[in-house]
Amino acid sequence: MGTAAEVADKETNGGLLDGKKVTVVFVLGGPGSGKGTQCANIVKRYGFTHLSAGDLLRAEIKSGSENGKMIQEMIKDGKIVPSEVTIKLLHRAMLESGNDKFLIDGFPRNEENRAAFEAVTNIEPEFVLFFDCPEEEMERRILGRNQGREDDNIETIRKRFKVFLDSSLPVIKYYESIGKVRKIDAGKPVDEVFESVKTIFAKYETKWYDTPRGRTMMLCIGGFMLVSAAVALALRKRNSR
Ligand SMILES: Nc1ncnc2c1ncn2[C@@H]1O[C@H](COP(=O)(O)OP(=O)(O)O)[C@@H](O)[C@H]1O
Ligand SMILES: Nc1ccn([C@H]2C[C@H](O)[C@@H](COP(=O)(O)OP(=O)(O)O)O2)c(=O)n1
Repeated sequence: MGTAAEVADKETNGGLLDGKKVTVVFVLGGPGSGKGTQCANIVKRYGFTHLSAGDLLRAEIKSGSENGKMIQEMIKDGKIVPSEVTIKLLHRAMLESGNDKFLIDGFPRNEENRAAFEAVTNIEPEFVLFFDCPEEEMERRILGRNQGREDDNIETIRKRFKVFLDSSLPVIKYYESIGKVRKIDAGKPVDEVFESVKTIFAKYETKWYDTPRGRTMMLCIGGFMLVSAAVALALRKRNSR
């Protein structure tokens, strides 16, 4: 695994994702709107790789990297970490996954995130999945989340709601203006929210032969057919003698 700095070098030297064509869906919504919960469902059913900007930043804090302290302070205060830090982490995770379909969750969270990602990666999202949820419901969910997060306290939650309204909603509005937003009523129970998600992701349904097990089965069937053909040919030759 390379450090963020090594990835930065690769960016300058080798170009992003080496020109590989990727599908990116941005997953946005207020804190506690259920982004992570639904991303887990999408991963299982549609074979995307889930990259949570928040999770990557928290892992960076844990790794004890030189940026860790700064990231920790910003998250504790409900602020948005500078784009270059988050983009390097996202880019590294994309390279390491080996997949070509990504759910980028909690990013871009402000105009700086959006513009920098586009400028650095040249990647346009297929669409933006927006979880629209009432604030009281999000607050209830976060307070019941119990993940021991330093920012899941009422004071920081209120700051995060303000940052969402002031900085993240304008990004969603921008994508709305270019017809890329798919809005979901996220105030409903998990299963109902996923029903709405499914209607949007229908075209990404993984075919059985596209799964690792499916590919192995196809190889076995192909091998079996080849062997059968060879045996039939050998028998025919012997009988014609
Ligand atoms: N539709 C839902 N109804 C009720 N609780 C939910 C729903 N979706 C998620 N939750 C719960 O709410 C909390 C926040 O959800 P999470 O997926 O972590 O949100 P986000 O990633 O948007 O911050 C979690 O404890 C999760 O189990
Ligand atoms: N693009 C991002 C995403 C998250 N962060 C920071 C700031 C956010 O308040 C925290 C937590 O984000 P995360 O997406 O994990 O969680 P919530 O949606 O707020 O519940 O991480 C960031 O600085 N930049």
